[in-house]
Amino acid sequence: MSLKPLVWSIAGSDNRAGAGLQADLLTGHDFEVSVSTVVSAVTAQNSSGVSAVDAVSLDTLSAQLESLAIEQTPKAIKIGMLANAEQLRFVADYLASLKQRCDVFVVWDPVMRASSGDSLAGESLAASAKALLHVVDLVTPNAGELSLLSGMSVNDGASLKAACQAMLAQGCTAVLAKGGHWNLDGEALDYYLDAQQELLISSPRLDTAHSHGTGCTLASAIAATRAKDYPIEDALILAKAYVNQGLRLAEAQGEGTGSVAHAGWPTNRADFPRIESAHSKIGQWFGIDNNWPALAPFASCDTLNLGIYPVVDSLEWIERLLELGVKTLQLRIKDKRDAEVEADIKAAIELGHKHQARLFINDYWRLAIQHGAYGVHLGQEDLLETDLNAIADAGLRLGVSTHGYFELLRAVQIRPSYIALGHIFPTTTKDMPSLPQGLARLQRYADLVREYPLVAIGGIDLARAPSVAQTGVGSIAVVRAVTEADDPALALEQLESALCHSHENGNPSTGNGLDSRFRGNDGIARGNEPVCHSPDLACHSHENGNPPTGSGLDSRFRGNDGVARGNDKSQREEALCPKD
Ligand SMILES: Cc1ncc(COP(=O)(O)OP(=O)(O)O)c(N)n1
Ligand SMILES: Cc1nc(C(=O)O)sc1CCOP(=O)(O)O
Ligand SMILES: [Mg+2]
Repeated sequence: MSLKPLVWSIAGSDNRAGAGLQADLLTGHDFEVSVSTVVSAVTAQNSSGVSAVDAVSLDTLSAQLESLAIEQTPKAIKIGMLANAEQLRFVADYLASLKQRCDVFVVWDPVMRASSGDSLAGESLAASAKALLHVVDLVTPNAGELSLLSGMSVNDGASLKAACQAMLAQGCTAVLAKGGHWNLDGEALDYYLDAQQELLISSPRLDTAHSHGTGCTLASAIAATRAKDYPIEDALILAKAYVNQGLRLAEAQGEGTGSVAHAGWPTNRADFPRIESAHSKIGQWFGIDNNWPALAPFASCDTLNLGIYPVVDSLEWIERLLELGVKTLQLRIKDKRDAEVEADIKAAIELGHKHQARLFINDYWRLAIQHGAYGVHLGQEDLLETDLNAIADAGLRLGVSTHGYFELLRAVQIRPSYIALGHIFPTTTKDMPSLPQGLARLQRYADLVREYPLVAIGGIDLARAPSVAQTGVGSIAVVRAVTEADDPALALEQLESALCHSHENGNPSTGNGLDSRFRGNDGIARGNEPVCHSPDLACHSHENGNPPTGSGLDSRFRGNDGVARGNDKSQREEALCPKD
């Protein structure tokens, strides 16, 4: 039994190892999943073209599938080249029955032609494709394949959208029409459509001839990330970033075109795509139908380090926290009419100003503007229903919730005042539709978006605060860790101290005591700023003679031997979070 999520690749062997099964294995390795392979055909090819395609028999195909299924069913399957219509129908039947036995995500890259231009499996496949379309969760054709599969000509945004709609009508759940061949304003565009949404993601077109294996790599990256439970939007973003990175690093091979590189988990912001809104030129050309805002930047919080950030639901709590010296806090009252909350919101805003604190109002953005709040906090759904320009024009700060790569990139595009990253650990405070992110993902998000104040939220308590702070976030938002503490003042002091100590001790990966978020991509320090945020609470235990322990863990959580004991409940819940 594989400990990593398992992906099957049903595809052809590419003996030059740039595409097909070989590319899928490399991609799976980079995304830290296990890949098992089912060979559909053996091809002979090099950088000048394909010289042989030898399809395996249905018996051999079946034997490979059965031998794998007996041991372990996969979380995702990537289908690449199928060599003939019989194979296609066989795989369609097999998947229909497998899907009755297990929950598996299937992505089909309908390879009909190699990037060298050689036909691999022939146009006859298109006729049999319908059976397979019914069992795949996502099909990833390029413009030519989309045209063949849909039976429609594809020559502009409108015809591409119509062809994708025709594909859904044929029974497939979602289509990603790859735009490597489109060149609009120098952008390479991918268009995604399912029954709920359409997305247009774009990246500057990378002019390289060395693109062999991009289609296989994109589809297997989607399979790998879906196997790791990333939502489809995040899988699309990660896969495109991975291919962009691979194209940027691709090198010539032999006489002709080289292959896309497989260079590890994408971490370079420049490789990550843009999510187009209906307002952008490209969005308009495509006729994208969404109401995502395009905006000027919001006012700054004047620091990357917002410190311990309590989120509370009453004026009484706001008053109490301000008196304790808290400098970043939020009033989060849920599901009441404006008239019911206005008096408390107004009073909280006045108190916030009196204490020179950064008080954010959750959800009630009109009242926040009306009464001159320091800032507003909004979730992703809220963003679509809010007049963000009114918030920006009034000079209020804006904090935005995110729960993964897609939402993070979308948040960055509206240039908010801070970005919240949640939920890191399981929480009982709020019903979350998404899965907990865990520390490893938090680290990746924090490394990707260094120019914004970052706030980690969700299930964070004193035991977890040091490891959260080690990721480089400048703030930790908490509800229960303060509101359910026996002594909220002590809890705040200890949390603030844990955050400060982790920052003072530096990020272990940088080794020189400087917070990694103050570095550029080149690792060079870009300047630093004071890391203790709440003058009244700052690093008390340190100043009072309780020096940093060296690991950032509060002494309450160590045994006599100094070894961290954690807290049992925290550790149990932590086991639920993804470790990737
Ligand atoms: C600091 C911070 N981060 C995230 C949230 C969640 O906001 P949202 O997604 O709008 O959900 P609700 O809080 O409105 O339920 C937050 N409030 N604060
Ligand atoms: C309000 C809220 N928003 C979250 C998000 O991830 O967007 S998690 C969360 C609740 C955080 O509460 P606690 O500190 O008690 O776990
Ligand atoms: Mg909200």
